Amino acid sequence: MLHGIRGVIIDLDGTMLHTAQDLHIAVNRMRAGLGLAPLDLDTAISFVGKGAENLVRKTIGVDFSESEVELRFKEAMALFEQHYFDVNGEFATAYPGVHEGLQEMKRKGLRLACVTNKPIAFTLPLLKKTGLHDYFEIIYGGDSFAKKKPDPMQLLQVCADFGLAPEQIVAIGDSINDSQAARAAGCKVLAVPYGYNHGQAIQDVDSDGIVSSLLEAAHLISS
Ligand SMILES: O=C(O)COP(=O)(O)O
Ligand SMILES: [Mg+2]
Repeated sequence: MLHGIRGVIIDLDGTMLHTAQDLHIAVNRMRAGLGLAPLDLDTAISFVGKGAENLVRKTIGVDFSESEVELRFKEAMALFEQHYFDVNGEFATAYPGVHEGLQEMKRKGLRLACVTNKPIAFTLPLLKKTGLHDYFEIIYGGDSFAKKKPDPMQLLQVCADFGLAPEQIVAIGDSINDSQAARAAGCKVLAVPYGYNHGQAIQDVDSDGIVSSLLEAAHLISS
């Protein structure tokens, strides 16, 4: 059990929503626009988690040298944004136990925030389309502040918004970025094993526990 918890910060990609297919499609349409061959799903997904700019750089870095990546970055980013706007949410699905877990957290009186590295312009329509938006008092994207996870800036802002101490908040995520941000902020951290941790095992990530679903997390948290 995690005691003394009043708020929960939940990651989006790989934790609440399986967004791999939409991202994969957008990445490959962008690559086609640059004359590059498609990437397989696992390769594309191993680049997810550190925001859209990192995804685009890594995705074209498969073929281009570092200096070519910088030269083509603007064009690639514009293509990715165009294609991800088209496909965002089309195949995204909530993982098992997400709605049930969020409802249980609400029933327990926990304050809920969503903190993602996905740009906010993609995050808000995606949360609305999948029926998750209204669970959250606060939603911050990867471009809401100067820094994103693994920096603690977004999490510390949520602590301040809620008027809670970091140790009264648990962050739940699928990747090392969530864990490092939570530790740097002084929050507790729970990890889910089913998401996109850059192809690495979640057991290698520092956490206060691994939960199979948000519902299991909700049962572990008490005020
Ligand atoms: O867009 C990304 O990099 C993924 O974002 P998230 O896992 O922080 O939700
Ligand atoms: Mg994630």
